[in-house]
Amino acid sequence: MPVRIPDHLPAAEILTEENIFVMSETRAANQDIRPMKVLILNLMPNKIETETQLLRMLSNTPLQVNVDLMRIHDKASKHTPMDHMNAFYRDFDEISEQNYDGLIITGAPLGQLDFTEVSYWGKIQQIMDWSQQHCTSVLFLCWAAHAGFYHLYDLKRRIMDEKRSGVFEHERVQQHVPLLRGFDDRFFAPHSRYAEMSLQELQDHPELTVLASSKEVGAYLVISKDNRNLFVIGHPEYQRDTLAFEYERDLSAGLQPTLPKNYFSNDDPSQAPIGRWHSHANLLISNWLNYYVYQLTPYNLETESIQGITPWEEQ
Ligand SMILES: CC(C)(COP(=O)(O)OP(=O)(O)OC[C@H]1O[C@@H](n2cnc3c(N)ncnc32)[C@H](O)[C@@H]1OP(=O)(O)O)[C@@H](O)C(=O)NCCC(=O)NCCSC(=O)CCC(=O)O
Ligand SMILES: N[C@@H](CCO)C(=O)O
Repeated sequence: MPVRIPDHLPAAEILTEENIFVMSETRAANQDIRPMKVLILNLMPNKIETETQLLRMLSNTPLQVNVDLMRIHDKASKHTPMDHMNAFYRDFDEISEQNYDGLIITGAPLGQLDFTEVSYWGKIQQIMDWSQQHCTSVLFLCWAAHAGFYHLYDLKRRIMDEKRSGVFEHERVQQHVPLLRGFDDRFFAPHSRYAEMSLQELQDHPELTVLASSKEVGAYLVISKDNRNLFVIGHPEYQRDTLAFEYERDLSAGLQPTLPKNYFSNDDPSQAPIGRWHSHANLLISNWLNYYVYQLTPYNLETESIQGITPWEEQ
């Protein structure tokens, strides 16, 4: 969270130069504080596990976050009991009149399907359009990132023959960006997907900025120039054993999956996986929640315009 210091203390200039977030007495005196409203649209096959993973990271900040869970349809879910869905999830029609400080759209196991083959493709396009008017910041994870790049920025993905599964090294390619505060120059993150984006197309897009990428798996963190949409082309929310679960699942289904890379000790699936992305994942979500949700969202979500948000570069 920001340090509050006297308006003209020399440290203010020094720390600002170092990209440390300081808040002047004036701004601090005028900052109203309230709990954040965050909506999670959960498309993942194991919804309870995904809820737990995301809530674990959202809870790791000093901010109070009120979370609503949303489902894309009210039909039975293959791996989540209906009474759980009915008890804890809302349908889009129930919340579409509300505004949220943040929206997280999860991944989905649909990377081998054309978007038009996804039964809820029309609905999720409607929700992505709605989010641009009703949510201060949207975080798109994995499949949702590919869907967002296509629907909002007309960028197409490529579906690979082999699933990209494993833990890969990334490097930050931008400096002085609030989302990357505290990041190491290089860090690890899990990927589990069939689709990939062209790094060059993302770099060339006038409305997008690539923040971090990997030599092996390409773009990972991409943000819109207006700071409203953050695309995470991976699964930082995964627990240590999630990739192992997916690998065993696909093995049992006779799908001959490739061994997740850089994951099991000595690449031996009988040995424990190495969890080396959790500090990155927690810092990523904490920075998103602080700098792109909490610091930018209007105090009165229902009466103040979300469209009037000033991107970081202009502040
Ligand atoms: C992932 C699994 C194992 C899951 O198989 P299951 O039999 O358990 O379920 P499933 O029938 O595939 O359905 C999983 C979820 O997707 C939904 N689903 C399936 N087909 C759908 C369609 N056409 N439109 C909308 N939703 C669809 C189901 O409703 C369910 O969600 P609900 O529970 O909500 O009803 C399978 O899909 C599979 O093919 N595995 C091997 C290949 C793989 O790893 N696929 C994932 C690649 S990784 C990926 O796709 C990430 C994105 C990307 O690559 O870009
Ligand atoms: N990779 C996940 C789906 C969401 O990315 C899986 O294999 O189930």
